[in-house]
Amino acid sequence: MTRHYLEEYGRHLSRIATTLFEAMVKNLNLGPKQSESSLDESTGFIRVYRYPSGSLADETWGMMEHTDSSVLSIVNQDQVGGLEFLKDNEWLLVNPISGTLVVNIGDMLQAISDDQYMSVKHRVRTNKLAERFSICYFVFPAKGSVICSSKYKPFTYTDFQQQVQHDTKTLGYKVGLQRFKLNAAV
Ligand SMILES: O=C(O)CCC(=O)C(=O)O
Ligand SMILES: [Fe+2]
Repeated sequence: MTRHYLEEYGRHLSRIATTLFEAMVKNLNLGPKQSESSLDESTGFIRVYRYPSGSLADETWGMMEHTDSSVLSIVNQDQVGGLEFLKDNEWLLVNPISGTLVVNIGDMLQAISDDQYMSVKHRVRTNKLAERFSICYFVFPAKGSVICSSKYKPFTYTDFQQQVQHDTKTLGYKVGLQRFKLNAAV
């Protein structure tokens, strides 16, 4: 039963993500090489989260601050709330609005767009009284497709992911796009 719903959910979210992506790319006037990189619906995955409530909520984050590595991420959160994003060094709450999806720009879209769209830092605060559920959809570039831009060295999503895994293992955190910046100091 659940599988059936998740499959259908995935189909709808793929359609929404592709429509949004195409509209955003069209708006950017990218060169032919850049517009070759695209999202691949077959990479889309869905995560269902349950963030427990309780006293621990005082001390722990449901999810620590991060940017998503995806092209786009689409969050369907319940009414409990707790998703926050960083804007001008200030953490702002994404107010839950029933029937509304939250769209996050991921690192891949930031690179594809030459930093015109920035991947947003976000985190999840747990709630002391209520558990929170969210269903998150993430979509990535086609396997092997090279992301070319004027700000970053050409790289594939696999290169990116390997670098993230390496940094997480050796440094304990994700460095992210900075690693691929042209003339980067890192
Ligand atoms: O649960 C949420 O609202 C966000 C989860 C998230 O940021 C992620 O999985 O990358
Ligand atoms: Fe995220």
